[in-house]
Amino acid sequence: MASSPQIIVELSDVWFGYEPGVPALEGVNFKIERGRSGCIVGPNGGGKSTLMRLLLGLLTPQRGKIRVFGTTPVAARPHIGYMPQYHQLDAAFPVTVFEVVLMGRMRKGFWGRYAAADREAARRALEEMGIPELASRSFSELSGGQRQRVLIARALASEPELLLLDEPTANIDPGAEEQFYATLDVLRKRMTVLTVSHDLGFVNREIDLVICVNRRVTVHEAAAFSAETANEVYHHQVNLIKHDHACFCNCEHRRTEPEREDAK
Ligand SMILES: Nc1ncnc2c1ncn2[C@@H]1O[C@H](COP(=O)(O)OP(=O)(O)OP(=O)(O)O)[C@@H](O)[C@H]1O
Repeated sequence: MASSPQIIVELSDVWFGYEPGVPALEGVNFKIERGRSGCIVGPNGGGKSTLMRLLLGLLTPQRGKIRVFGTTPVAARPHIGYMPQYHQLDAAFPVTVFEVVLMGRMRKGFWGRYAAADREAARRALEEMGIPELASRSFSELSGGQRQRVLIARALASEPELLLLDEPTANIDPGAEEQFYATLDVLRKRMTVLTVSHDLGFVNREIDLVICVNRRVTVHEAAAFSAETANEVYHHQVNLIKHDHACFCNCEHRRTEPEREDAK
């Protein structure tokens, strides 16, 4: 599959707009090497979800080139796990947790039955997320935090090398959020994880890169990302606050409690 396996994602002069003459993303250039993970941040309407859709091959750039594992996003899709935004899912859909996770094994042109290997991968993913006991429960009965874990399990069932999470901490309580951070620390050791987050507190020292999206894209080493850089991206003052992770910037918030977490 991969002609250049050390580069997981590479975008060269990528332009995309939903309407002619109105770019949602313009002149995007960056690459992510194997072993590195990043957080995608930026204001509302900045183009974060659009960037995710381009990486998944759901949208095609009007100009420029995207390579994922050295091939096209569509060809790379079997190696990409994706968790969409919470509100894009119909929680009332009458399926069990196990069925939801099995959907992660669906392949293009797949109409038959799942193989034993598919069921095994789904079981492993549920175990990894610490929720094997939920397998036969109805998805609609679960709490927000449980649903979030099920949806990450679904993304993991495809045994991805690249995991894309679109606002995974939206709509979950602080306890579930902390569990999520711990899970993410484990996953990042074996795959590239790109996470869209509105919460600049999400950017912690475990994350390698901060990918700032506001029509244009700039990529920063997380360790060097500062409040000034964030202000430039958001075009207004934002506070860089941690939860109980250390603050990534060299400011007085380092290892202190948050006063305000809103980065919008
Ligand atoms: N399907 C669509 N049709 C037309 N315009 C769209 C569509 N989806 C997004 N846009 C526009 O493209 C721009 C980027 O939107 P996008 O959803 O990628 O931003 P975002 O950073 O993910 O925003 P948010 O943080 O609010 O989720 C916005 O101006 C948005 O209005």
